[in-house]
Amino acid sequence: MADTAREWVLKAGEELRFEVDFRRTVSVRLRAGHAEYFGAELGPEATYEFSGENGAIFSWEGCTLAVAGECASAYVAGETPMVAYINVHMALQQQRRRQGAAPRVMVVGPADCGKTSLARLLLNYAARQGEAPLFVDLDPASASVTVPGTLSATAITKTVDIECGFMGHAASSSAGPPEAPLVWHFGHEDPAANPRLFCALVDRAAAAVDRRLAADARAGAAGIVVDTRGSSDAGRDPAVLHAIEALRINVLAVVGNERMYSALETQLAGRGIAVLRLPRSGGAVDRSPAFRQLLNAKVVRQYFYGTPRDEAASFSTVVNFDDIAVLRVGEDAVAPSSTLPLGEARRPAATTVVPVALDESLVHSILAVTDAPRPASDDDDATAAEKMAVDAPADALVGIQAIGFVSVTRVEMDRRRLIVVSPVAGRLQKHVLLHGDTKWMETA
Ligand SMILES: Nc1ncnc2c1ncn2[C@@H]1O[C@H](COP(=O)(O)OP(=O)(O)OP(=O)(O)O)[C@@H](O)[C@H]1O
Repeated sequence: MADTAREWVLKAGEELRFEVDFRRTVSVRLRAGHAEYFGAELGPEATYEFSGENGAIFSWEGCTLAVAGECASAYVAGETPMVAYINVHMALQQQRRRQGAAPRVMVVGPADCGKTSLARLLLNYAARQGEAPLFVDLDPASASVTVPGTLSATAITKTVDIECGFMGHAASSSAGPPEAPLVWHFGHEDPAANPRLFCALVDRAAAAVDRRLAADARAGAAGIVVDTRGSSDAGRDPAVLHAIEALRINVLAVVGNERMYSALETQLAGRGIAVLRLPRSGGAVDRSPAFRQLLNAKVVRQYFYGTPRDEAASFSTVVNFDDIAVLRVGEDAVAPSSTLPLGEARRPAATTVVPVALDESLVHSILAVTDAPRPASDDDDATAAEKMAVDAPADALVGIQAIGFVSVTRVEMDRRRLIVVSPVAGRLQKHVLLHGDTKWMETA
């Protein structure tokens, strides 16, 4: 495509599918008619920019779009699953109007089948009708709301930002505590890396969701929409099955896999869960590991530096080794049983809290900042992390909410300090940080 704007005319029920490289930016403008991006309406005068993105602009009535910039691919598709998707939305709206039956929807299916896109569409359609559902993101591989390696719950009170997705939503709502997303640090991209910890976090998220639905009448009536990590056999996936139970799911949308649908329908029969079979969109594309890596790097960059539309300042902060405890939940590094005090059982490794050595290996790590109280100081030589790991009951740290994240840019061993990037100015006020596998290398 040439750099000058190209006009695309969509007939009713068609969508423009496009892929934009990470090194390019494409801008889209609605010239005539109505169009939407995963359920969020395009404004008539606005220009939307996309970079490193695959997506589709759909029109129920037909529209004209002007697209400027170079797409890796762009084509108009007439066959879409949108009628099936809007039928689900209408059924959910009916359920919302019946007293005491707020929908608790979970979307499952294989990788790249369009689960997040469907969740976003259902949330957007609900928001456009004045509903305020919660979006529960249980996909730590491609966290939508904050950095990868996390689970989160976000109140969707307006349609999700067309350019920045849920990240834009979280950024614009972070001013008001009731709207700020609740985030739990898992530290891995795959629930199977530590299934017990993952399930413990889902339990915490479920309890927080229940509290939120009880406290906020609008959210209580609108219910929840849960996104999950791609699973080739959700019926046997312990993370999925646990989440269905913990979040008391009553609508399960199975996208793009007949066998998975029929297995789940049989398995969940008689449990009051409506299991829906939904087609995969022909536009949902398989993303390579390299593409996902770039996508996650973009998400982390947005966390620290804001979105292109809403740039934020980030701050380089010095953190002294003696002021912090960096801990990891769930490690094999437990002492052999023979070294435990007599009569004391070994704690299961999955939720054991262990101190992390403060050394160069921390460079590029993303650390979750928590609200855990500082370990009491005494006069022995133990580091804060060691005291914390020994003193704090694991329960206090497993499932604690992340109140933010910092990225380690440098470790100065001689001066016993870390240099971190933080979206918040000033000294780090909180001192217990959680470490996981999430890394990010800042590039210019
Ligand atoms: N109709 C469509 N046209 C073009 N692109 C689409 C369409 N639907 C989804 N996509 C894109 O396809 C990719 C995969 O979709 P999505 O992220 O929704 O899948 P997913 O099942 O949630 O993936 P996973 O759980 O494996 O991360 C995304 O880049 C998304 O924007």
